[in-house]
Amino acid sequence: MGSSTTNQTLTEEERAHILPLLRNAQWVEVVGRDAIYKEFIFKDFNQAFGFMSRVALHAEKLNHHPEWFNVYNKVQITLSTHDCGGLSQRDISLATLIDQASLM
Ligand SMILES: C[C@H](O)[C@H](O)[C@H]1CNC2=NC(N)=NC(=O)C2=N1
Repeated sequence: MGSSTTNQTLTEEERAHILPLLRNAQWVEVVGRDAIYKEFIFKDFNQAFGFMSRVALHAEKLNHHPEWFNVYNKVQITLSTHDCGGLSQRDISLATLIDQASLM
């Protein structure tokens, strides 16, 4: 999929389809901003940082980067597409990879 389609904010139709799936996976919509958020808790810092390393590799490959905050075993992630000022297909793709990376 080219950047002309992936850099557009999601349509209402796309949102109606994808947001329930994301909510099932514990992603929540950020209040007052077109973005999604999820908190990950690991056993310790080593597990958290391993997860962040896997996500970082995906982010570089996709050229799409998370806003995130880590303290010890907790990683809080917000996804939004800065280029279009809201949620795009890129955020959905990264969210899916992030969830996979959290299970490894
Ligand atoms: C120049 C570079 O391609 C852009 O700034 C990319 C990098 N990573 C990005 N990450 C996110 N989350 N949104 C963007 O719009 C974005 N744009």
